[in-house]
This record gives sequence, structure tokens and C-alpha cells, in this order.
Amino acid sequence: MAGLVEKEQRQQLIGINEKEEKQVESEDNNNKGCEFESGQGDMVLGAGNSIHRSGSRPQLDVSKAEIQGNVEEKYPTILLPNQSDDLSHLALDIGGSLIKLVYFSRHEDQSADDKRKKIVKERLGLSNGNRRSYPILGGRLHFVKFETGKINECLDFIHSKQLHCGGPESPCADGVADRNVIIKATGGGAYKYADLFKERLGVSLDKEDEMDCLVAGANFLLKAIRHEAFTHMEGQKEFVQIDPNDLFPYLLVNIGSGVSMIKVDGDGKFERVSGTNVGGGTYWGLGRLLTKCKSFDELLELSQKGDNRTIDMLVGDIYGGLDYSKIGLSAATIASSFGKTISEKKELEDYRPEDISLSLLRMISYNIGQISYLTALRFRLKRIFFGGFFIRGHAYTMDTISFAVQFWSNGEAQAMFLRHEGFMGALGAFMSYEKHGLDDLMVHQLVERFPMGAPYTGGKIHGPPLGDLNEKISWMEKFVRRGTEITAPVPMTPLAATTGLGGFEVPLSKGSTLRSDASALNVGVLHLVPTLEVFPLLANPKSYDPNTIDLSDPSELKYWYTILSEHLPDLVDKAVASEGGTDDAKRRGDAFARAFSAHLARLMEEPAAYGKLGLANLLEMREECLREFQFFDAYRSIKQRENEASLAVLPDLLVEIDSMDEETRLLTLIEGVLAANIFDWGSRACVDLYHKGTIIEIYRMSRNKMQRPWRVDDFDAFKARMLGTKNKKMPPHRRALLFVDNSGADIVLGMLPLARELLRRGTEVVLVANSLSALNDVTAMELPDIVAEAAKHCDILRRAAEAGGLLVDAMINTSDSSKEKSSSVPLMVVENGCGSPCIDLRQVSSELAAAAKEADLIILEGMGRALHTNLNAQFKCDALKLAMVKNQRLAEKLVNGNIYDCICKYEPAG
Ligand SMILES: CC(C)(COP(=O)(O)O)[C@@H](O)C(=O)NCCC(=O)O
Ligand SMILES: [Mn+2]
Repeated sequence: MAGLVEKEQRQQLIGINEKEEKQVESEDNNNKGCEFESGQGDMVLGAGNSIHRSGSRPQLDVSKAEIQGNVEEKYPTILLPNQSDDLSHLALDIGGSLIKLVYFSRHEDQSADDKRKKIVKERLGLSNGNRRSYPILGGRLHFVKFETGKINECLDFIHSKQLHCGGPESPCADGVADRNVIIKATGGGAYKYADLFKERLGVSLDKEDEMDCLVAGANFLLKAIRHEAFTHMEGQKEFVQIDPNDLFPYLLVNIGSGVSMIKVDGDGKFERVSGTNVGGGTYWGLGRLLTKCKSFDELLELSQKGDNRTIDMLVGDIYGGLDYSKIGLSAATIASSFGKTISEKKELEDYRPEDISLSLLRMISYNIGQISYLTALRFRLKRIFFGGFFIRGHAYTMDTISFAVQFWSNGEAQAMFLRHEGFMGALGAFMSYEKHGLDDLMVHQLVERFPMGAPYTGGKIHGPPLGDLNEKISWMEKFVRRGTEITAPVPMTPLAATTGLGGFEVPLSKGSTLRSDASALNVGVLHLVPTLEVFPLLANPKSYDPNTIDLSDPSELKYWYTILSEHLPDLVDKAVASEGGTDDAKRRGDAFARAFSAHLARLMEEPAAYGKLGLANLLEMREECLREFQFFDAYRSIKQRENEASLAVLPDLLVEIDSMDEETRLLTLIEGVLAANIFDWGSRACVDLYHKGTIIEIYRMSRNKMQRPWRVDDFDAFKARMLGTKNKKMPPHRRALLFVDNSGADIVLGMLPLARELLRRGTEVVLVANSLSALNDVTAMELPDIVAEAAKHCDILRRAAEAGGLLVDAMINTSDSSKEKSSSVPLMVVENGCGSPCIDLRQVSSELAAAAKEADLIILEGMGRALHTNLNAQFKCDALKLAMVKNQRLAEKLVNGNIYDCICKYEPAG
């Protein structure tokens, strides 16, 4: 069994259902090839060790499969030791102008094979029984596009990434697939280019129906991606929260060359109920004839500089400049598209192509919006989602459609758009591989992250997202060599004003800032983390928003952009030093700085590029970006130094604390946590302080300054719950989750002494720490060693740590300590599933979710976890939020206070 658990770190875990499990077992026993069926499709075990499957389904090698965990479980997990990591897949949507690719790559497992995880699993009774019957592998979904006219670039890309063979880990001979590999594809090009794919890559394209794919893609996006749908009115993008349980029915309007209106009633349940032949093809066709434009994008770009009033007949033209207010029409409303051209003695050449393009665009968008609304009305559909190549993120198009829907519905209905709309078909094709299990993925299992590579390059790059580190660096260098600034693609400025009553003013001149199609389809990389769960103690998971600071306020965004930009040189120095200051590290440091700056610039231009942007996302992006350039722990040596210094004074602190009465002790402990939270390498002000004294001097100074009342001071209420009052005795909490923050004094002199007090009172303590490093935050990997060191000076900690299985080595040495172990409540460490200074409780590790089930007290510590995020979060159990505010602006904004003010916010279970 132990061997199995260890293997789990290296091998993928695959859940199968009962029936299959027996078959796998029997296959494994007699090791003979035979066919086995599953509810999900056929897989054929070949003679020998490999498995062949029919059609295009993923290949699983189930040879030497072992059941992991309890065989009595309904859906036990099995290990597939011979299954390689190459369950990568690719699907294509080959349209007339663009080829869209969706492909999957496995996560590199950054988590180490540590004993802590094994113990936590045992203690918390964590099994893999909740995994579904088919695997969703941890990995990333990438979205890439190419111009169809440059299909060879697309083939080169697939070839370079070996996507047609199953990913870089399983290259195929001479770059041509040696077996009959079949790739799912949709769109007309799946027919047109089938031979080319066969010739160049040796693969066959399995054609999937376009509409099936479209609907499957839309359903997946709407159910599984948090900020997928948005409204777009008068230039304002607003994300709409879709309840996946209340999605159907809806109207999907796909605007391609023509327009299809599809009533979607469920997964795979849809009907094309209407449509119009006046669509994208009409705009492009008529536009080409009338303006001589060479491409759709060029035509669209022209419209940016257009004034349709020279072409369209407006209500004001008919009514002598007045509104026709009796029927609700403003003077600026278009009475007749192109109507003005009949009354004038002008020829085509007398009109500006820009104006023609805008008139056409407005005519067609408006018409589609209107018919869509009427169709929705006919079928009593509340929601209308628009997608298709015609939209391609173009703000003016979306505004016009939205306007039409709003106008004709009297404000009752709203048009919605999808961020990944350009990839719906490709995603749907991808989902038609039956074993991915993507269809029942849930929002909390997907994390959208900023893509590295192409997106920074100004919108005209059709190249691949960058894969390995060398590619990333050489890509950066390419730009440096050329002296090209890495710029974020500039979004369109969609600020066309309306006149209110049914007509648009002329759009602002924005020809130079139009974001062309190539970048409009940029979306993040979707990280699939099947083990993530919603934190079970959230009182209102549906309305929970982790971010306290809303970055949709431009001045707020500008402030944090400046802060993070200013921190950058120092961070790069730390990161490079943490890797020994080698030339390679310097090169990576430089590349990281450029990539991060480019991301920041991109978000400044278009904050909602990857969904709703909060401060926590920015702080996480910085950490993700460091990891992309292989800086896994930039503050490694600082953390070590601070841990050692703090552990040296811990025994004295504990003696001091133990000499106090219960009440003074509790207050001193809370003060201690707040004071020690000053050791924060993410705060500019604090870092400046560290030059002025030693760790211990600063800690003393901080403690001496602790003066109540704190800026938010609920200590008395917390004390009453902990110690009771004269009239009311209170039982200890059963289990407390302590979300710890920084290394050094923060954990050693702040949170551990508090944990010790809780343990002393009979409360189990679970220290919740980061899975991956972020700034100087302590990680779950590091904590057992720190606890072990502290335990050398303290019996309470030692016994609890032993009871919690934390002192594994110590337990092995003292065999009879197991009896003693039972005399204490346990102290445990769990990872939180994040690698950021903040925490989004919608997506936490399964360990934490399991630990939370017994918990009745939560203590969130630090600015990232208790202020930037979760300050307003409500919990089902008692919650204490402790932090020192180490930023003047934040102090003013959140608590009307000053830098170094403290927050002690206690909220009893609701
Ligand atoms: C990154 C942090 C949230 C970390 O704070 P912590 O959670 O460690 O208390 C915080 O240091 C921060 O918000 N820093 C940026 C602001 C500044 O430099 O003032
Ligand atoms: Mn921190």
C-alpha cells in the first residue's frame, strides 16, 4: 500500500468504474488480450502491454494496473503504471479565415514527493473515491489560432509540438505519425485539408459536425469557465455570473458567413430554430465589392474611422433634425440603412469606404440583434449568447447587437457574448474525444492563467504559445535583439456614445487602435486541476468574491500597476540571487522582468482580458510568471535566515507567555501575531524598515507599538468566545484551521505560539500553508521542519505534532511515543492548493477541504489572505481575521486608517 501511495506522486491516477475495474483486474491477471467494453466506449486491449482503441479515443495503457485504496469503494482509483504522460490531445476547427486549435498538455508536477502529504491523507481519511469514473488529468488546455491562408504555419506548429503524436514525450518517427492517428476536426477545412494533414503529418482528420461542436463548446464554456459570458453596452464590458444549474434553455446565435440561431436545451440537445442569410459573409462580400478591401479585418478596421450619417437616412433627416419622440425614436436613429444614397446624385466613388463599411456593419449587426431577440421571444428564451467569426471581440459590433436587443426588448433582454467564442467549435471537437471527462468538469477545477508568449507581441503574431523555458527566453531575446519593445496588444477603445433614444453617435476615430482578429481571440490558458474543491466552510459560495479591491476602477489599477512595476527590479535581484546569481539565472531574470512587465501592460490596456481582474490575480500572476521562468523560491535564503533567527528566541518567548494569566496570555498572543506580520517582503514600506535593524529588533519594536484599540478591534468578542465570561463557560473549539502567512517571526513567534495555546485548550490545530512558494510565505513543505525545530523547545507542540504525524522521523526513533501521542490533540499541516500571497477559497486543495469538515474556527492571517482577499468573506463557523496593514493607501481605503494599523476582525458563526 505504501508503495502505491509513493507511486502516486509519479504516476497518474485513473479512476474507473466497478465494471471496468473487474475487467482490468482480470486482464492484469491473465495478461491476455481481449476486448472490454465500458459505458463510455470501446477500448480494445491488445496482446502484450499496449491497448488499442477504436476510432479516435485516447489511448490508455492499463497493463499492470493496480487498484489504489479500498476495493470496496464504488469508484476506486487505479494506477496505470505503464500509462505514459502523453494523453495530450489536439482538436481543430478549420474555418475559412482562421484555424483554431485546442490542445492539452500535462502539468509538470511541481509538488514534491513529501511524507507530509501521505500522512495528511491517512489522517484526514482522504481517498480518491471522489474521482470520476474517467480521468480528468491535471493539465493545461491551450488555445491557438492561425490564419487559414497560412495553414503551413499551423502544420509546422503541430509538428514542432508533436501534437499529432501525443505530445513532446512521445515523438513519432520522422515527424510522421506511425500509427493511424486520428484527430478531431470541425469546420469546412476539415474536408478541404484532410489530404494535406495526411500527407504532411500522417494523420487522418475525423470530421465532427460543426453545430454539435459549437453547442458542446458553448455548454462547456458557460458551465465551467467563471468569467466567460459578458454583456457589452456602450463600450462597457460586464461579466455575467451564469449558474450552471440554470443555464438551459438559451439561444445561441452563431454569426458566421450566415447566421444560425440555435435553441439549446441541454448537453447535446439543441435545434436550429432560425437564422438569417444576412451575416458575416454579407458584410464581407458587399464590403469587398463596395470598398475594394482585401480582408475582413481591413474592412472592419475601416469602419472604425467611418461616419454612417453620410450614407444612412436618419430619423432626423426625415423630421428636419428633430426626434420622432412620440414613437421613441431619436433624430440619430437609422430610419433606413443606405437610405441617403438614393436621394443624392452621387456615385460609389463619391462615398468614403470608411463610411460604407460602418453603415454596412451597423445594418448587419443591428438586423442580427433584432431577429435574435424576436426568435428568443418566440421560444420564450431568457438568454441570448452571440458568437461566431463575425464578432471576433469587436467592440462596436457587440455594442450594436446589444443595442438592438435592448431596444427591441424595451430593456428586458440583454445580449451576451463569450470570451472564448472564437474557440467554441474547436473546444467542442476536443470534447468529442470521449475519455477526457471534460464535460463534467466544474468551475472550481479550472484556473485560467495568463498565457506566455504570443499575446504580448502586438496582436499580429500567429505563432505558438511558448512551451519550454528556452523557447521563452529566446523569444524574449529575439525582441531584445531587434530592439523591439514588447508591447501589449492594444485593445479597441469602444467608447461610442449613444444618443439615448435608439441611435448611435459616430464611433470615435480609432483606426490605429483596432485590435485585429489575430489578437482578439487571445484567451488565457486553462489549467485543469481536478483535485481543487470549493472550501466547504464558505457561507455563501455562490456570491463569494475573494477580492476586496476592485481593479475595474482605473485609478486603483494604475496604483497597483505602479506598485508592482516599482517592486520589479528588487524582485529580480532576489530571484537571480536565489539561483546562485549565475549567467543563466540573470538571463532568466531579465526574461521574467520583460514578460511580467508585458503582462502588466496588457492588463492595464484591457483589464478584463482574462476575466474579471482583482488584486489577487495580479499578485498571483507575478508568482506564476516567476515559476514560468523557473524561479521556484525567490526568497529561499531570506526565509531560512528569518526562521533561524526567530527559532533562536522562541524558547524565551514561550517562557514569558507561560508566566501570564489566561487573559493576558491570549491578548499577548494575538498582539504577537499582529506584530510579527510586519515581516513581509512584498511590502515596500516594510522592506525599507528591514535596513534599519535586526529581525529581533524590528519584532520588538513592532510589539511595543501594539496599542489597543486596534483599527478594527473585536478582541473582546473573541476572548469571550475563547475564555467564556463570568456567567457563561465556553467549550474549546473542536478544530481550528490557521491560515498562516510568512516565514520567520510571523510563523515562529506569531502563529505557532497561538496554535500552541489552542492545543493547550484541547483544540486540534491544522496549519494551512501555501502549496507553492510566494514571496516569503511559508509553504506546507517547509512547515513540518519548522514545527519540529519549535517542538524541541516545547512539550505541547511536540506531543501535538507527534499526534498529528508531523514528527515522522522523531516517531521512528522513539518507538513507544505512540502511547503518549494519544494524550494530545493533533497538530497537522495541510496545503491550501495555491502559490500566491492571497487565497481564493473557491479553489482549494482536497486536503484543506477535508480538514475543513471538522473545523469550527478559522483564523486567516496576513494582508494577502485576510485583507486583499477574504476580508468580507462569510463563513459557516467562527472566523478571526488578523493582519497588519502595510500599505498606506490600503489602510486609508479599507479602514480609514494608517500604515501599520492592525485588524482583528472576529465573526462568530452565522
Ligand atoms: C503582497 C502582500 C499582500 C503580502 O502581505 P502578507 O500577506 O504577507 O501580509 C503585501 O505585501 C502587499 O500588498 N504588498 C504590496 C503593497 C506595497 O508594497 O505596499
Ligand atoms: Mn505573506
